[in-house]
Amino acid sequence: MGNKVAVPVLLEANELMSIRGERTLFSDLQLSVKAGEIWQIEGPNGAGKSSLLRILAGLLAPQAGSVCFQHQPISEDRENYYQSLLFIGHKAGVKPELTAIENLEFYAAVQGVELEEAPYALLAKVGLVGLEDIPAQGLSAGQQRRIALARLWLTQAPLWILDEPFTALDVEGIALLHARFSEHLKAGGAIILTSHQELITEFYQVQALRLRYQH
Ligand SMILES: Nc1ncnc2c1ncn2[C@@H]1O[C@H](COP(=O)(O)OP(=O)(O)OP(=O)(O)O)[C@@H](O)[C@H]1O
Repeated sequence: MGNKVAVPVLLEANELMSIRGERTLFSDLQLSVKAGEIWQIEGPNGAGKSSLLRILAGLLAPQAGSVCFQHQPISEDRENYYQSLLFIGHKAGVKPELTAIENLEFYAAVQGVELEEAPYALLAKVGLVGLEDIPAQGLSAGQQRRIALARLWLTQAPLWILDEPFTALDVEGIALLHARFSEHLKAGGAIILTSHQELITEFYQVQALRLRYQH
């Protein structure tokens, strides 16, 4: 019998509590995300999904508990964490005055990566050919989200935290994203995301964490 190789845990949250305003969004929350896993945070509006993602990304402090990346508290080694994390918030994060190509060049520069393929090839991948020279503010919500999501083809970060990545995407855009997620998971990456839609795909199995609205 061969030895089973243990799948490494990338991210672990222990006993998390978040209070915003007067309301406790969640307490004693545990989450363990292994390489190759995709987790969907579910729950009604206001349940605390975005707050949880921001805590996991180190952008919001929890009232209690800890988040560890590769067994290291993220508060102790932010630099390493931010090199290993791609966070895309629910706002597209696109610079409105820059064209699609300029936005891609900007992402590449910020992430310190060379654009391996010509930016045009990357834009073709995300279905933006013909729109490359228009400032992003002149594009539709879905087209702007496609620019933002092009970062998924640029990054080498093993952990992706994505707030509502499917918002405003059409059927073809959704299929493209599933395919990219699948590649990332097969390569040993992990994804934590929120989505109000059920993720239906033959490519991978989704783990779910459901938050309830606490009054
Ligand atoms: N910057 C903020 N300051 C104070 N309270 C906030 C802030 N952002 C969100 N909240 C509160 O935290 C609660 C949870 O918000 P959050 O955005 O995490 O929910 P959500 O589950 O992502 O909701 P949705 O499905 O509508 O996106 C809400 O009651 C909201 O009013």
